[in-house]
Amino acid sequence: MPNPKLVLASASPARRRLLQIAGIEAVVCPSDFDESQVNIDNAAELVKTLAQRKAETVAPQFADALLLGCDSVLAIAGEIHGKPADAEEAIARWQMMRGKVGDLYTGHALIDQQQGKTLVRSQVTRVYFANVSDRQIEAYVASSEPLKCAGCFALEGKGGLFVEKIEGCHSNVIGLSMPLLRQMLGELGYDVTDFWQISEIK
Ligand SMILES: Nc1nc2c(ncn2[C@H]2C[C@H](O)[C@@H](COP(=O)(O)OP(=O)(O)OP(=O)(O)O)O2)c(=O)[nH]1
Repeated sequence: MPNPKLVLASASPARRRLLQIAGIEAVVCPSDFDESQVNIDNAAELVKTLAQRKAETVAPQFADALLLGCDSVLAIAGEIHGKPADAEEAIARWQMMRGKVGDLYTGHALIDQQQGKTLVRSQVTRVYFANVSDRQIEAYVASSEPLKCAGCFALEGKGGLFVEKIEGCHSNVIGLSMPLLRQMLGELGYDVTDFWQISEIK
């Protein structure tokens, strides 16, 4: 049985890029799942549920495919945050986050429609934020980068200047834990190298 087609049920350019640079061929089909339908106050359970719902929403369009859904949030100071609504919220978020430690959770759902199996896992990475100045916060938010990110920063972008260190998986912060994806594919009986684009192998 040939490997199933991998479908990324996400609009996230960061997730798409992570798969692309790892040479993993995927069809991209964002879900239109309304995340506000889900109200769970545990970060790990929230991201697992949302990741699964996103993958399930797209699955009917791709018979026999392998659907990958993801969701990321930042848990900090007792609250769970997704993407900031606007620049004002992003500024307030950074004024709260600076100098603190937060946990970036990403949920991963893999639905294997050939085998009729679903795996859902979450991964957490601890993030230590720098004690940035108001001027740095305003300049960073004005760049618009943080507005596209749960956690209000892009680790591999300008936001990396304002993260002192992380403890745990780097790609998990960006939105898709690549080692966890390898493990989950393995649990389903696949080798991640089998998903390398043919052009990568030559
Ligand atoms: N480039 C980058 N993006 C990040 C980072 N941290 C979080 N993000 C992005 C990845 C996701 O696009 C977004 C998390 O929001 P969601 O999990 O709801 O995904 P999003 O709404 O973007 O797309 P989706 O719901 O999957 O269609 O934040 C980072 O360090 N770097």
